[in-house]
Amino acid sequence: MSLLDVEGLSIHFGGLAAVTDVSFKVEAGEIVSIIGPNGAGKTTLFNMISGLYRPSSGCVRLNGEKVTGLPPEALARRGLSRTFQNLQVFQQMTVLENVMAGCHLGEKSGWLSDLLGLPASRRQTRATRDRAMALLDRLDLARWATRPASALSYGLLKRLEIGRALAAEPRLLLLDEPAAGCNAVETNDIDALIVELAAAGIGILLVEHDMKLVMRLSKHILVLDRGVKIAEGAPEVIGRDPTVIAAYLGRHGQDESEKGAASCR
Ligand SMILES: Nc1ncnc2c1ncn2[C@@H]1O[C@H](COP(=O)(O)OP(=O)(O)OP(=O)(O)O)[C@@H](O)[C@H]1O
Repeated sequence: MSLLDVEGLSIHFGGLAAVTDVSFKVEAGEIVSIIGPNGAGKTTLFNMISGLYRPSSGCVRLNGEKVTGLPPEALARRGLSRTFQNLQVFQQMTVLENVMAGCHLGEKSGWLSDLLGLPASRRQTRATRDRAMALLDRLDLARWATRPASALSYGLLKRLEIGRALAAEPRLLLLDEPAAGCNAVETNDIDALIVELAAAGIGILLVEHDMKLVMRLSKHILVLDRGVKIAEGAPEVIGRDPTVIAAYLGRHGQDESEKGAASCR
């Protein structure tokens, strides 16, 4: 039984087949990447797996349980968290509050019971705060805990978003372009963090345009083009696959990875 088992997932928007019959698996502690040109269907696939879009057909299993179409909160309680391509951090809340919001996603009770201020809830809030602080410490963000998220640099915001997703204590983490817009140092930090999380047993599903990062980190790569899986395999295999080179790592892809490499220097 795999941590994540995606079987024949498809979705169409009107006449557009955005994703067609995509299948793959992610095991605990494994880093699997999805690559493909702009508009290939990567984020749409993420949106179906994480419960934001209901697939037209196909099935998603988490730890053997069929979870297709369950809302994100229900998936969070079952161990699936994600980040977004465009940051979804609450800018006016403090860094600590952002991570605490993530903790609540993984819990059965939430903000409402906190608002009621019941003693059990107050105890839980303290425990949540402690857990969030420990996580900020681990992510090297503790010194920012009481500052509003809006005070953070872009790279730190990307890190905070990963922190918020981790607060729900996921077994599977979906990262949508975690290094986009980051400088070389920030990208290296994200790289090291992803390796550390996988080593701790978390399954990682990654969408990323930075080919160097993808090739370095991934155990397995899935290539999408116009919503269809055109190749999959180990990084060495994908890097040499003529179909992939034609569709993605050809002119357009090379331009992108060179741009990525240049921004890393
Ligand atoms: N809610 C939606 N309604 C209609 N079309 C959509 C919707 N979401 C995605 N699409 C379309 O599905 C296709 C795949 O888009 P998607 O954002 O998944 O691509 P992507 O591979 O993530 O691209 P990028 O690398 O640019 O982020 C695109 O043609 C997009 O316009």
